[in-house]
Amino acid sequence: MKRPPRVVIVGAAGRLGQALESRFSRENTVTGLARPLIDLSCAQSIRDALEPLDFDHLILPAAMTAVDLCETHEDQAYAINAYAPRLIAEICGSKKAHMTHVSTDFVFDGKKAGFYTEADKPRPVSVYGASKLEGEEHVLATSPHNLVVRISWLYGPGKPAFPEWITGQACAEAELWLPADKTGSPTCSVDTAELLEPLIFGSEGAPAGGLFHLCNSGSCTWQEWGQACIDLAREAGAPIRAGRIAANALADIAAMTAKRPPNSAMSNAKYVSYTGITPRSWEEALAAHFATSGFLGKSLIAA
Ligand SMILES: NC(=O)C1=CN([C@@H]2O[C@H](COP(=O)(O)OP(=O)(O)OC[C@H]3O[C@@H](n4cnc5c(N)ncnc54)[C@H](OP(=O)(O)O)[C@@H]3O)[C@@H](O)[C@H]2O)C=CC1
Ligand SMILES: Cc1cn([C@H]2C[C@H](O)[C@@H](COP(=O)(O)OP(=O)(O)O[C@H]3O[C@@H](C)C(=O)[C@@H](O)[C@H]3O)O2)c(=O)[nH]c1=O
Repeated sequence: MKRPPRVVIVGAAGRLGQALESRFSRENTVTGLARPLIDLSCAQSIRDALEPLDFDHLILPAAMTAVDLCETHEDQAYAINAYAPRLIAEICGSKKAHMTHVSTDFVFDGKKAGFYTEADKPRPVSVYGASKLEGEEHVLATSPHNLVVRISWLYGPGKPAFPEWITGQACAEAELWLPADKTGSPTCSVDTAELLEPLIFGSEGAPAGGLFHLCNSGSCTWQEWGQACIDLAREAGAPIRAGRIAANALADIAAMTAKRPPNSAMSNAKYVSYTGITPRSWEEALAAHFATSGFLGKSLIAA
């Protein structure tokens, strides 16, 4: 009998890492690594954790994701987001293992009108975006058979994100504002993990290589995303005080010291053409999240 593929997930405790471990454990032998077993800012720690392992695929969702913190901790951001992926790609190469690296819509400057494709030139406007782009380049330069998937505006059941944050705000405050000048494609971690499977295992068993955009279909502004969240929360019985969320501008949010792309909506056309699968819309995925993730109880406790 053929043995199941052996998959290593580096960053298994994160938002996406949890969804990946849960999904890929169904049909594969999964080893999930997280701190303190592996520290991506230390090359020796990466070697000590990965070199003893035998595996066929490695997925790297771990990253320094605090966008504003990256601006003031540039060396750390590059160590984790650019140099660690390079070393991990080299180790995968030495083991003849396929690597999937997870990247971001923040590699774009956000000036394009419409959906970004894989052919659009990245021009990051933050240290986070630039360090992630360098990570992508190292992984694909090490082997063109490696896979880089860019995802965006991620949320999911394992760890609170924007939907939980805005629900908490809407329970506490009657008046809320969110930027109407920032557009993107909200994406659920559960969907990302499910959609990744056919790329990694392919129809003939050969993993995809190169760059793919992978998000829930469609796009919205931050204001529209927030409104959809609180409407779903209200339907689910949360004590929402806010009604319509008013529009403000990204520049009004003083805490956001890093620049963000005004538009980073991404096209799934390459993914759809490769797999024949169309990711469900961001609205459907968000409704499923509110229906299933048990967020309501946690939000009520937090509010
Ligand atoms: N969140 C988002 O909206 C988006 C994310 N992405 C990309 O998707 C991927 C997954 O994001 P997400 O799941 O939200 O991220 P999380 O922040 O939830 O998870 C990242 C994980 O990386 C781990 N990590 C950070 N620094 C180190 C380190 N020095 N050594 C070892 N592990 C470390 C964290 O560990 P610990 O738990 O110990 O802190 C955490 O578990 C990332 O590559 C991110 O760049 C792309 C677009 C949108
Ligand atoms: C929208 C908003 C958020 N916040 C807070 C909520 C949250 O704690 C913090 C940052 O919000 P977000 O995480 O939603 O925003 P942001 O850091 O821009 O999220 C990004 O993360 C990286 C990793 C990516 O790759 C991107 O795709 C994107 O999802 O700012 C405000 O204080 N005011 C606001 O109006």
